Amino acid sequence: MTNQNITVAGAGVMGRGIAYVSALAGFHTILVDVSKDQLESAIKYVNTTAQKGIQKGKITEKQAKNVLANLETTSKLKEALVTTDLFIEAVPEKQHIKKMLMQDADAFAPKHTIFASNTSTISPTELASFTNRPEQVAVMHFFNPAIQMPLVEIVRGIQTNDQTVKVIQEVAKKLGKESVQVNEFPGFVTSRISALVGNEAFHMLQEGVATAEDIDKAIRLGLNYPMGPLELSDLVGLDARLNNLKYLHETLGEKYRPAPLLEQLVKAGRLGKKTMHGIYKYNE
Ligand SMILES: NC(=O)c1ccc[n+]([C@@H]2O[C@H](COP(=O)([O-])OP(=O)(O)OC[C@H]3O[C@@H](n4cnc5c(N)ncnc54)[C@H](O)[C@@H]3O)[C@@H](O)[C@H]2O)c1
Repeated sequence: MTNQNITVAGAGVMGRGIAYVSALAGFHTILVDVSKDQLESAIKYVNTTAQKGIQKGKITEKQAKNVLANLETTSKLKEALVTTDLFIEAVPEKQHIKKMLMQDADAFAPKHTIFASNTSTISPTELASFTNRPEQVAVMHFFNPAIQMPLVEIVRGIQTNDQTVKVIQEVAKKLGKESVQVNEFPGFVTSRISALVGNEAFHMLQEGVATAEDIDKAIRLGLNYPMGPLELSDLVGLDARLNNLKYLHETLGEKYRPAPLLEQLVKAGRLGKKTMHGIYKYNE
């Protein structure tokens, strides 16, 4: 990458974390979202995260200042893309939203800009087909919380060129992440496993096999997972989890049909930590 400008679209659970690590790594970072409330909430998140980082000795005061200096927010996609070298989209896992965004961004971004999608399931070939630069499009899949999780899963589409993968690998490294390359297949490696385990936990809860607390505790302590599948779903967002399962159900079949309880909780607006109530209730 000749320059050092990154634009992140979507200031939600993932986009704000990706923007934070990008600004921390010294990239001039623009975070763009259609919702001004989400941008405000993302800035609060960045400030709090930087302050906590100082308190815990993870970053210096100077680094915290640099994060804020390197980060801009806007609700105007066109402005956000004028000088960008790498565009990372983290908008909801809905094909029609991603399609419209990719088409608009393709019209606004400079010719050299690489497009990376943080999709958890959708085919990079399909996303690339919404642009006139298919060789410069790939999946760059971060994990939640993006400031903490050490992996980026890179998935190339059928036309993705080597240079695009190289740039994404280099950026991931600068962000302090390890990367793996995965062949194109719905759900890649991580989302497929995570969706199945999470869905099974919703089935168990619905069947009354155990309480949510005991399902999570059993998986944490019995199987040595760092988090139980239900608490992880609250962190991921139940809507995001449902969208992933719906896409996998459509593309890979019956095994991935979302548990009715998951659908019900999403209908009730219990989306997890982001709405302070999912499987569990949260105070802050
Ligand atoms: N939540 C997770 O744990 C997780 C983990 C890895 C990957 N992902 C993937 O990351 C992507 C985003 O997921 P999320 O959980 O952060 O979603 P989210 O719902 O928390 O945030 C999405 C944001 O996108 C914004 N948005 C919607 N349309 C937009 C547009 N056209 N332009 C700009 N902003 C727009 C929304 O206002 C919202 O702030 C999805 O593809 C998801 O599959 C999520």
